Amino acid sequence: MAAMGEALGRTGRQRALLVANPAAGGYRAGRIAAVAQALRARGIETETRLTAAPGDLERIAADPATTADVILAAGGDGTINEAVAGLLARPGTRPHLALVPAGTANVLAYELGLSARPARIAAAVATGRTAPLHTGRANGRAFMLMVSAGFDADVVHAVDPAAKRRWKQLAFVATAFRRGFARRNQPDLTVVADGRAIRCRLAVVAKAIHYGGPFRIAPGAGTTRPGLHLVALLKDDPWSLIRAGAALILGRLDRSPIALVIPVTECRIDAAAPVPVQIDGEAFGFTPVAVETVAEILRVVVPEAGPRT
Ligand SMILES: Nc1ncnc2c1ncn2[C@@H]1O[C@H](COP(=O)(O)OP(=O)(O)OP(=O)(O)O)[C@@H](O)[C@H]1O
Repeated sequence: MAAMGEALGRTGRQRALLVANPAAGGYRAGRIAAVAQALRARGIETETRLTAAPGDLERIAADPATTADVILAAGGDGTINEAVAGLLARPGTRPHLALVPAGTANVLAYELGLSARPARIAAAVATGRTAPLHTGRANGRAFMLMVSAGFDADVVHAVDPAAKRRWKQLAFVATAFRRGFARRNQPDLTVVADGRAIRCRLAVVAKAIHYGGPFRIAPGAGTTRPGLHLVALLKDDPWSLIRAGAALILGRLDRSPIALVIPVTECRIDAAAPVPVQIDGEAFGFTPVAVETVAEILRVVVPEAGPRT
């Protein structure tokens, strides 16, 4: 952990740039205003911006002209992913990242033990306590939670955006049932993980411990630790998916006979025909996908209690 002033070598007032995605599931203008007000009440110079389209936050975070000490990304994991990708692409000193959870799932915020309350967010930024944020890259694209190919990515590709906004995680559950019981002609996946070949039906390369919410998919992983974990599901017929879902909810997927969970440093996922891929909960084209760890480490604002493990 490091203090913000110390990391950036500043002595004056902290400057924060709060960027909100108005299209994120939990966006409320009043809450963004409350966060800005709470930051200012702590003596932090605060500028607020709204994104106008996908890619805006990534450009803002990557721009060396963005001179704030901390960028607060307000949205869900897709929004945070943009901030992460932008910060990693940025040359020179990087602002710290802080999160204002305002999405559908907010898995990174959950994993870091972050509050959604404006006063708590401002207190954490003011205290300047940070943790290292380790990330991965898939076909050149940064991710901080996971990349996956197979059934779950198929669901992410198929979910209706309007239903997602209205029904939140229930939209994924309904789409999962629809897709799970439909006849999907997905070919097997071939994963080559650190030179070891594995044949499976669904492959998640996890950076985070948690997946889709508070569910522990890879207990040995962690966004504040280096390394990746491969979670390979060997079967994806409806009954196996129900068993895997139950094991995930109970936090026992790593002990399930239909799953293999191993630490990896790099892997490649391929199939005889293109299979849907997702990154951090957003559709990301199709296989093949090459996944690696990222050497650069970002710093993310965390509360006194520290990240969940
Ligand atoms: N102004 C905007 N209009 C439309 N889409 C945007 C805008 N700004 C960002 N986006 C895109 O919105 C998508 C969804 O955002 P995000 O994932 O943060 O919200 P969510 O889907 O509600 O949350 P979660 O990822 O937690 O499920 C992201 O891919 C992001 O690039």
